[in-house]
Amino acid sequence: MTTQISGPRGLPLSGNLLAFRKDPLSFLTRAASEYGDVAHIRMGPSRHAYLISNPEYIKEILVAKQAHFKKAKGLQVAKLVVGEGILTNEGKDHLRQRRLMQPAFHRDRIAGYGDIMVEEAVNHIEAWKDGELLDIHHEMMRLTLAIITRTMFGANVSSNADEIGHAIEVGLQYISKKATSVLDIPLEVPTKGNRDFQQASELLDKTIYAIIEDRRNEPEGAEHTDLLAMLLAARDEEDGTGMSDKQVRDEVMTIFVAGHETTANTLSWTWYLLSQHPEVEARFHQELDEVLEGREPTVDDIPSLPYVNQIVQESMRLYPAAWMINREVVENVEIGGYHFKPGEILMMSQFVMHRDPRFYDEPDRFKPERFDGGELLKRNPQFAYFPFGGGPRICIGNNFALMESALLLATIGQRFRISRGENEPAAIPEPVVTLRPKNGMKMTIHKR
Ligand code: HEM
Repeated sequence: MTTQISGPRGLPLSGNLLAFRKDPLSFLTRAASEYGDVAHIRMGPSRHAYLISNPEYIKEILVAKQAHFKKAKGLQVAKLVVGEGILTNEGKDHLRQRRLMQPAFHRDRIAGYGDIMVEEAVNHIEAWKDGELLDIHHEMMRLTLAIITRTMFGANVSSNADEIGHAIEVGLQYISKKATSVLDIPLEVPTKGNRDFQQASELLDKTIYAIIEDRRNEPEGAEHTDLLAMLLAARDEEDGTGMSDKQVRDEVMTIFVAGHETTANTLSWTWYLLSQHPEVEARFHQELDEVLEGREPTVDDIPSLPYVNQIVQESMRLYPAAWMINREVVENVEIGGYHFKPGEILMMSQFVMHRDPRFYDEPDRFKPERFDGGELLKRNPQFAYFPFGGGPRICIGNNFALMESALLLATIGQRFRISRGENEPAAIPEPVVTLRPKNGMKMTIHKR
């Protein structure tokens, strides 16, 4: 039924696969602008995908008709690290785990982590020297990893935080290599990459299970306010049961994987955009100076920093860390008058949608003011802007990420200006699992 949908011409066997792999962002942007709301993309001899670029259709897929879909295969490789955590599991299992975890991410609960975020940022930038050239992306990755480690385990792990950090990095790199590699070498083959990965996994499991066991053996009344404590205390409203050790382990890993690189990317792109737009940067500094008057920010300051919040929104519009969401059809479904069959993939790209001229004037320009007062978001259809996805699988850490981004920008921006050398080439977005800056982000820091 779907054969009438047209799309970019491809090669006889591989279809559009090579063109997509070579430069996914340009390929998708062109496909949407040339073929409209639904473009047919062939990913090999018999794999049919459709790029959906209409916010109403996206809403149907992610919300109203979500039960007709499952997450597409690309994510399966993440299971090697996160097991059956909420990012990867489906159906009833997903619903139950999501219900158990939701309260831990409630805005009021996570507000308590604000102080940790600011403290970690202050510690981190203490080592920065005026005039130093740094890979800001690497710095943001280290900082967000330190924050998620402390909010997850509290004081438990400060001694082996670096070890855990390294093991997680190895795991994440392995996933992104495997996700983009043409050759799928099974984990059993003892290549160096496989061995490193297995070693890192064993270390992580050993550490995490030991922490879980310590916690379970603690006497009643021991006070912990970290995420792990919330996962261990979570009880299903319906049957009163909690999570097994394996489930807690999988959710801990899920939160590490989903919750650190995404925020680091958002911050890296934000520093880059600020460095390219001195008028925005000046207004950013002015707001920080007027509102904070030199003291450290707290969660309560965030509503008084509207421009910082607009900067984060605009940065996630132009460089959405989650640049594409895919769903595989599991049951025949109709979307916007088009019919899709089981096995077909529907692709929804935040990168494409967020730069659609139907919804954004001067779509490629960095203009945080466009989010001023929330008018734009009210005027546009809901899914013209969806950095955190939507429906039952919307990012569980969205408030965490927004709070962390605002607090880190405020803490760092108050003390440093971050510039990019005039001779540095423009930063290139590299869409791997997340949208990261290709070759990092070399920038110079200046004391303010
Ligand atoms: C700017 C930062 C972030 C962005 C752009 C982002 C984006 C997203 C998106 C688009 C999804 C939905 C994927 C889909 O439907 O296929 C998602 C899911 C998820 N995110 Fe985030 N995320 C961010 C930060 C975080 C943080 C800080 C955490 C945890 C502390 C987190 C945890 C999760 C989890 C667990 C899921 C799976 C939810 C489910 O399927 O029920 N994310 N994220």
